[in-house]
Amino acid sequence: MPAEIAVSPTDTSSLLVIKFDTKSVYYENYKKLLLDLKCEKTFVGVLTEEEADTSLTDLTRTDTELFDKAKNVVSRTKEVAHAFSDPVLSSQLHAPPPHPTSIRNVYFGNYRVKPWYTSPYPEEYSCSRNLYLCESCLKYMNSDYVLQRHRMKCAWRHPPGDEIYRDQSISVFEVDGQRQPIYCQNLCLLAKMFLQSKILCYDVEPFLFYIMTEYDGTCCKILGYFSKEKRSASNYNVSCILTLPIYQRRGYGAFLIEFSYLLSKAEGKYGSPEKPLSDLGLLSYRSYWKKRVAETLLGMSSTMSIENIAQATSMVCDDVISALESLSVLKYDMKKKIYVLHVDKMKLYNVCKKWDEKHPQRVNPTCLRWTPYIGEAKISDLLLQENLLLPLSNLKHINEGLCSNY
Ligand SMILES: CC(=O)SCCNC(=O)CCNC(=O)[C@H](O)C(C)(C)COP(=O)(O)OP(=O)(O)OC[C@H]1O[C@@H](n2cnc3c(N)ncnc32)[C@H](O)[C@@H]1OP(=O)(O)O
Repeated sequence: MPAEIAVSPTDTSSLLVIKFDTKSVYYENYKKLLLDLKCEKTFVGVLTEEEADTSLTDLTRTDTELFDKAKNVVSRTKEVAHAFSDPVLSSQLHAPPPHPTSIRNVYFGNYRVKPWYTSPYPEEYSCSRNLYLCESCLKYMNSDYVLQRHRMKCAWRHPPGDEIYRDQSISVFEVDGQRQPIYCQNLCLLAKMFLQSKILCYDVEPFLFYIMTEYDGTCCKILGYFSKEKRSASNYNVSCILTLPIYQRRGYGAFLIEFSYLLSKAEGKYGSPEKPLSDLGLLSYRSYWKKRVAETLLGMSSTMSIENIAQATSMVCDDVISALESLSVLKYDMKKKIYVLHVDKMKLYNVCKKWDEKHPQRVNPTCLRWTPYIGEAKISDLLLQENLLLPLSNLKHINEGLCSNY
């Protein structure tokens, strides 16, 4: 190849400068050879030189940027796929991605309710202005006509679980998220409309749902519920709690809270609600804790410790302390340098009296028929399957089988 090679004297980096003699015949031949080589790759003899020119398909800067963008998306998808195999992360991902909702009215029984927050209903329902719910099975529909048709054939008269509590017209049903996923998902979707916090609407299997109902002569209509993890690492006795807005401020929230502590007592555990609490949740819990601790202090005669109060109430010590502070009975003794309880019985009595007047619906522990969840099956299921012989007192609640009497 005829070329003039020289070292540029001005160039401080001493680069080699190669100058081609572009007029030389060798250079022309070389150029032709290069073109032929190029043509060889692209249908030599079939395409013209112009047609075979692939310079237009060379990678541009935009192409590189698009490629990098796509690569990032793929790597993120891989992370998500990994998360799905992780039990903790997957529980947060099972729900479909949230999308904007245009639901403005929810028709529930004879009521029309305005949702407070967005709930991840499937897209075809989220885009409707009105959502119609069946009061019994909580199925959602986007037309009144469909609801009427559904009502004609919906045979549900109570939630689909075991009735574990009945006191006059008030009942509580325990529904297993694994056995009744559709009902529980429908319940969570309904609850999400009134709860700002991130609740899982589709991943219901790890939860038990306690549905409070009132019998109105024809069926048990739902008033509220709370959900509880089957196995809570942090010993939470409530995951989510809700009183349907149409029934709020009637004491049902306090009933549900009291009931959750009754279950903790039956389990022999201290319980506390899952944090963070919503504003209304905090108000309700503080009110209940205050009253419950006041009641316990009034009932105790000898000296007592925070631990004693926790045992008597099934509340965790932190919640007991919070209640003692709000009752202003926890004082610091400067001399002895210890905290002491200064109990003004009259004041505590007034707290209890006021609360009882506001909340006539109290939990009656003798009406509970329940065994704690111990695994895939409950104790009662196991006993019935295995036909084990147990003392009569233990089997009593199983045989009484309160459920499905309506
Ligand atoms: C662990 C968690 O899930 S936190 C999330 C809690 N849930 C929610 O925020 C969902 C939306 N809210 C609700 O469903 C309800 O408001 C609940 C469940 C919190 C309370 O249910 P309600 O049936 O209204 O409770 P109830 O009538 O028993 O009242 C209990 C206390 O709550 C407080 N409270 C409830 N609602 C209000 C309100 N709108 N304004 C002020 N205080 C209120 C009061 O302190 C009341 O006690 P009081 O009557 O002695 O003053």
